[in-house]
Amino acid sequence: MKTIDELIADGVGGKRVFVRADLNVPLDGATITDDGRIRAVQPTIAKLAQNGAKVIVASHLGRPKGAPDPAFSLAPAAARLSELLGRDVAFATDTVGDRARDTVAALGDGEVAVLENLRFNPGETSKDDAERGAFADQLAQLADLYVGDGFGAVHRKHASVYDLPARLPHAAGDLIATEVAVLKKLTEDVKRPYAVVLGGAKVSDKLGVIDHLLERADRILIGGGMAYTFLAAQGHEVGISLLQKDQIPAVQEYLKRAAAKGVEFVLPVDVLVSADFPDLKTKAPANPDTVAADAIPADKEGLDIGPRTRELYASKLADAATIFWNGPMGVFEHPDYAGGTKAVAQGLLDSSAFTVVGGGDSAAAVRQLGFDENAFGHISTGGGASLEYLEGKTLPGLAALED
Ligand SMILES: Nc1ncnc2c1ncn2[C@@H]1O[C@H](COP(=O)(O)OP(=O)(O)OP(=O)(O)O)[C@@H](O)[C@H]1O
Ligand SMILES: O=C(O)[C@H](O)COP(=O)(O)O
Repeated sequence: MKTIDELIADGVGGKRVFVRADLNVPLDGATITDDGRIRAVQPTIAKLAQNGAKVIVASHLGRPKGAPDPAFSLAPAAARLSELLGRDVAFATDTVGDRARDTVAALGDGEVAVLENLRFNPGETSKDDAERGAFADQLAQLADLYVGDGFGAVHRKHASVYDLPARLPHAAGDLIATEVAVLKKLTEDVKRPYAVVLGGAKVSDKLGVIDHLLERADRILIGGGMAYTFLAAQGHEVGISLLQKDQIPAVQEYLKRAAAKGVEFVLPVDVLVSADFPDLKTKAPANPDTVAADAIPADKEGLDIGPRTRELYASKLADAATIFWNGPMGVFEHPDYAGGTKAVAQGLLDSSAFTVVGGGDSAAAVRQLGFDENAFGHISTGGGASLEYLEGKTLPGLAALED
């Protein structure tokens, strides 16, 4: 992969450089609740601007349905980027239309613009190569050079991630370079015991990594929305908890293989349940019940790991030499369900392991719960991306930068 410094050495002054970032930050209305992903890519943008490039920043935010939707606008992210850079940042209210073209045409050397959400266009995420290609052609008209630095999205075969770099001279940004260097260590000579903690809500995206981890990890701790598919696979009632029914046979197979290989699967022994998903806006008290993991009432959902599980997980992390953690243990955005995630974060810090936290929400959780992000070995901006990297999969957004 060409580095950004090599691209700069070739000359970026006066050139329009398209930076594919991952500005998919958590929002409360128009307020950014964690700006970690913007801070992570800001040095790349600043470096290009300092070297005289006309910088065009593009990203997705959330999962809009291929059409403009104000709830998913990147305007708040553009405003925050402007604060972080300490300079004006122009914002184009479309992605490839007149406003984007005009905004880019108005950029002076060393100036920065952000385009509106790439996913407002159906071509960005299309499974049809021609439709994606046509959108990439439109994006390519805006720029002379491409820098891939949206590590959180490199596992997506999307127009701006995969097709666009094939159309422009390209390089990898500093964030991607750092992420790959750290995660590579976990695929090579990992110090043991190697413990992996998996949670979160994007269950179907994440179950696949277990297949790979069974060959590498010594211990796999499961929490968050993931846990209920495992509990169901063991024959337990999970009520109205998050459940990936079609994955139950695969999970049963994982449990069998783990037992045969001596890989320890650690599942919740108790959980916090409620009949209602908590109100994340008002944060009104949720008054959950604590129940044994094999006694979840049929009309309730599990929303955090319970106190006995927190202790158990802390003990399973204490003597680890390497820990990779992806996905909150519960709905940490509500204080009544933040305890499990807090306990695991503390467990990482109390160990003397090399610790890697992966995922936009996991990283946000660590910061929102008051932990010092510098106390962890590495906080990755990629959730699904870091997991697929560890799986050894070819990631479209990295492959596209390679030649
Ligand atoms: N038991 C649960 N039921 C429902 N949602 C849950 C549960 N446990 C955790 N979550 C939710 O999971 C979400 C985070 O999951 P996600 O899989 O997106 O994490 P991530 O990998 O860190 O982030 P990303 O994939 O965005 O990089 C949080 O919003 C949290 O509220
Ligand atoms: O949050 C993430 O993991 C990345 O921004 C990718 O988002 P996606 O899962 O909606 O593609």
